Amino acid sequence: KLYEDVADLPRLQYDYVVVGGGTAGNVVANRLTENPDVSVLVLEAGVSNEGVLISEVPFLGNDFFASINPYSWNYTTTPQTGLNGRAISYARAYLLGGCSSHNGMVYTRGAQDDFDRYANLTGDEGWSWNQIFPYFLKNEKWTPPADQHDTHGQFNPGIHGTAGPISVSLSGFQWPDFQRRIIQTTEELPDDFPFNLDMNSGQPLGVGWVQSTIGHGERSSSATGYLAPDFIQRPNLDVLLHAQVSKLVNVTQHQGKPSFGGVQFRSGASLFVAEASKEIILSAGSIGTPQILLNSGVGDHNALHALGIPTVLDLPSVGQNASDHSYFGLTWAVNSDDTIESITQNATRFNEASEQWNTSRTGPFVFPQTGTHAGWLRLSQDSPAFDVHADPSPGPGAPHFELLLLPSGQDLPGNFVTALLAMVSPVSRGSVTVSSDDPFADPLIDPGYLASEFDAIALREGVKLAQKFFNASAWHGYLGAPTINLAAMNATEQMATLRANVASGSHTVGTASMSPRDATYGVVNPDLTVKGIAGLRVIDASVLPIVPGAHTQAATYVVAERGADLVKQLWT
Ligand SMILES: Cc1cc2nc3c(=O)[nH]c(=O)nc-3n(C[C@H](O)[C@H](O)[C@H](O)COP(=O)(O)OP(=O)(O)OC[C@H]3O[C@@H](n4cnc5c(N)ncnc54)[C@H](O)[C@@H]3O)c2cc1C
Repeated sequence: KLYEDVADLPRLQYDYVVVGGGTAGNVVANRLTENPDVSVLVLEAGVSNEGVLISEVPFLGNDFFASINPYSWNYTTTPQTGLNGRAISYARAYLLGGCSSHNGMVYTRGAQDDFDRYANLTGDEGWSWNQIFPYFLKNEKWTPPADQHDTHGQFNPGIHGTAGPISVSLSGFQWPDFQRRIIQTTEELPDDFPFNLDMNSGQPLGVGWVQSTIGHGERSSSATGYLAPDFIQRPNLDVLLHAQVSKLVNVTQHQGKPSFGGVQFRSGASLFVAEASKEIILSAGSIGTPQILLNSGVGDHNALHALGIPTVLDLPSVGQNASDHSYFGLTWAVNSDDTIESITQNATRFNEASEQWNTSRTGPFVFPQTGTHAGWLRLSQDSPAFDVHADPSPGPGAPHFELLLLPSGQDLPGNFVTALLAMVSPVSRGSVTVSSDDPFADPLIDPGYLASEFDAIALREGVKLAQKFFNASAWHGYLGAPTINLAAMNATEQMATLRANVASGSHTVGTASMSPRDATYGVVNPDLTVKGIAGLRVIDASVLPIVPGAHTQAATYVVAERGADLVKQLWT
């Protein structure tokens, strides 16, 4: 059952307490409560996702990032050395479903090479592509698009799940002129931009149709999927909202290891403690999870000591090793009104679209304003980026770049198209740390954007690829002037422009990274138990050692699905 007020909660003792009702946390809660003899409490700091229109309507998803809003933690990064000292906005969801309730809905699994590298880095074949693949299917319910268009040749039905909780579909609204030119470009420049029927096969390289976590015209999130009415009504599952966890408390020794007996959380103005008889599971995400560990005295002893936080376990890797994607948008004016602006800048069409969505869940409002197609591309082998660093990608089948193709200029007056270029195999690493012993103070978030020279040079190389794409004759007569004329700049000016404009990819992972069981670094073992602590696991995006070359929700879902199985294996 879903609770808004701690006073209504029937008890404070459960078998499992899951911290964070986000993308991963709700998967874990759902899977563990499949056994009616097991009780689970989920503590979520944020608000309900119910009735939040900008979460439900794919087209309105961008409103989450427009300004400070009640559904976000509204973080800002530390000043980024790679971005000329800029501190930039850093979105994290503050509502049930976590980032799956407010993200861009792009559904990408990553490359086979990404997961095979996770298996190598952890020493656990269970994280390899072949062994993880069934979890992608378990998570997914392939769904026809809202406009019921013929999807033949736009995806490979053989690699998708049909019975999972999360709906995935191709776009239910079309931008025919723009889309036709993209496909034409893949035919015109097949060496650089080959058409890829399905980027979710484990072999993502090329350009293909974007798949999104949308079903029947609405966002599909871990809240709508894994906490759907059938599940949230289970008598053994309680979810408490407005419950911000401060730290883990009541330390005892268990078989020579420290163990936390309780989870302290704030509800209203008061503090409470929930107890877990079997395990506490941290699913607070790549920012929340290391913050809670550090608040609880699990982290680098010297740093904790300096802040007056008593050390429970000296685990220096907590909060370190953050990796993320950095994004840069290249935008061109276009000689067409078949772009998103035809709706966002026309009140009549906007209201019609809203009405259409309200009555039939069809029309422009089912389109997530992220992209119609994505390209997953590699640096050329003689790229100057390799002069400063060896190739950081996990293998030849994995990308260095993403090129997300969008028929919009994002808020500029007029009609535009944008190539959102992301550097998806970064060398840079950052951190999430705490600055005081106040567990409710905002953490220090340093994703390290473009901190490595390799990432900056590679991103500049990626700009050339984006320009090459739009130089194809398919775009002649359509494309106008770029809003930033990078082609007219020298290399130094281009680099300065990138550093002045790069935005967060919001795909941070690695802050509670997995490592082999006997490693002296890392935060969790390959079974996601916290090293050196009894009865504590982390199950969320923070355990991935390196950011995959993909948007990260699908990877988070499979971490959670396998994580839940690992918990079940121990306790049954
Ligand atoms: C703006 C944005 C856009 C994105 N777009 C895409 C996309 O298009 N496609 C894609 O695949 N991925 C996307 N991602 C990334 C993806 O959504 C995340 O990687 C993934 O959802 C992370 O899941 P998680 O379970 O680790 O964390 P989250 O989903 O963030 O869940 C953590 C939960 O814990 C709660 N929490 C945190 N601290 C506490 C505390 N102290 N006490 C109680 N509760 C707490 C949070 O409120 C949250 O609900 C995007 C992310 C963002 C931020």
